[in-house]
Amino acid sequence: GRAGHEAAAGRAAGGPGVGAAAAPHAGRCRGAHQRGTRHRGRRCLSPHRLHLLPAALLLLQECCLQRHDPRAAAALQQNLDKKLFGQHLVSKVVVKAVRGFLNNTNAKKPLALSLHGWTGTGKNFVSKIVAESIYKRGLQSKYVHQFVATLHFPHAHSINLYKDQLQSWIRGNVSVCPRSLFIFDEMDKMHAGLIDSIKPFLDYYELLDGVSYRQAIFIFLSNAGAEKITEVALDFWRNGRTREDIQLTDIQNALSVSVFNNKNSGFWHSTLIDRNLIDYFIPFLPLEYKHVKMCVRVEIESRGYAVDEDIVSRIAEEMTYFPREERIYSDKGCKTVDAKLDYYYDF
Ligand SMILES: Nc1ncnc2c1ncn2[C@@H]1O[C@H](COP(=O)(O)OP(=O)(O)OP(=O)(O)O)[C@@H](O)[C@H]1O
Repeated sequence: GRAGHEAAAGRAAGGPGVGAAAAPHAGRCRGAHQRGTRHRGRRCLSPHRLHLLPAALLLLQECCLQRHDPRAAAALQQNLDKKLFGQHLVSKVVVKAVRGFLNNTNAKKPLALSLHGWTGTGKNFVSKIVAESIYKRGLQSKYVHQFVATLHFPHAHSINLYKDQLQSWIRGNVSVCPRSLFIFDEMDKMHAGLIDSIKPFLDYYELLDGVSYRQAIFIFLSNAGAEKITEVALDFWRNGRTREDIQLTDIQNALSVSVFNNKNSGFWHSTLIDRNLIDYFIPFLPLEYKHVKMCVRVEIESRGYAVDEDIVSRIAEEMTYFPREERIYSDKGCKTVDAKLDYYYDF
């Protein structure tokens, strides 16, 4: 799920840098008639400067979300129902968590979601859909910040620098827009010290140095616990039970213990879990042959071609599946489907 990395790299140019944090994005209103104060629940800053901007430019300005628009939660549900395949647990929990949080005017802590699962099962995809439900521009929004451990924090010897930069980036952006969204990809490759440095922001403080983080949303993505999730799914399959019978409780306890005990995942060192700072563990099930076919169809349609079921089956069959005997789950989920399609169509 490396989609959007370039955007992330561009936005956090030079890392979530000191300079950038010193001048975080200012939210401004759309349209001069809004007088630069509030509009549709969005906070708009620097009203005295509005007259300096041409009207056309003002129309393009994005505002920080202030009050929740109930249509956003409905859109989130619809998008997940329509676009996300084979993840009944994810849709249910994500919608509940995000809707509940956005509606809560008295949240005691920021929302922290931890998305776990096999590669290519939709973790980045879901983060993108959540971002789009809050901000129209989704991952491109100036209030949405995406970090990829190996891209933004690659050197262990620079951890202290990264810590300072990350903290001032979060502080700077939340002071400008309390409803900021931070997405951390590859959490299992993130240095424990860096995870610890985010900890204060996730806690129950009313204010930290005059800033409240209680409206912010943090989404953490990792492959940690994927084996455990697969074990549960496989157990159901071997017992002839349907995938949709899997309940959150079947996975959740095993998952939090396995993530916590896994020495290779950054979480192990950290006190995020220990201190109950993660609100929801969200398991992504491994995708089956039929889900891969659904992804292929979407990809063909998105390129403007009519769906040819022959090609759909051929591409799905080209993917590799595990366990070796039963060959049920796609090794790469729906990843690489688009690259395989290039072979069949002359673009
Ligand atoms: N469950 C799914 N339903 C629909 N499409 C999916 C699903 N899972 C993956 N895809 C498609 O495959 C692409 C790659 O998936 P994504 O990047 O979300 O995987 P990931 O779980 O983040 O993987 P990784 O752990 O490797 O980062 C998505 O952009 C989407 O097009």
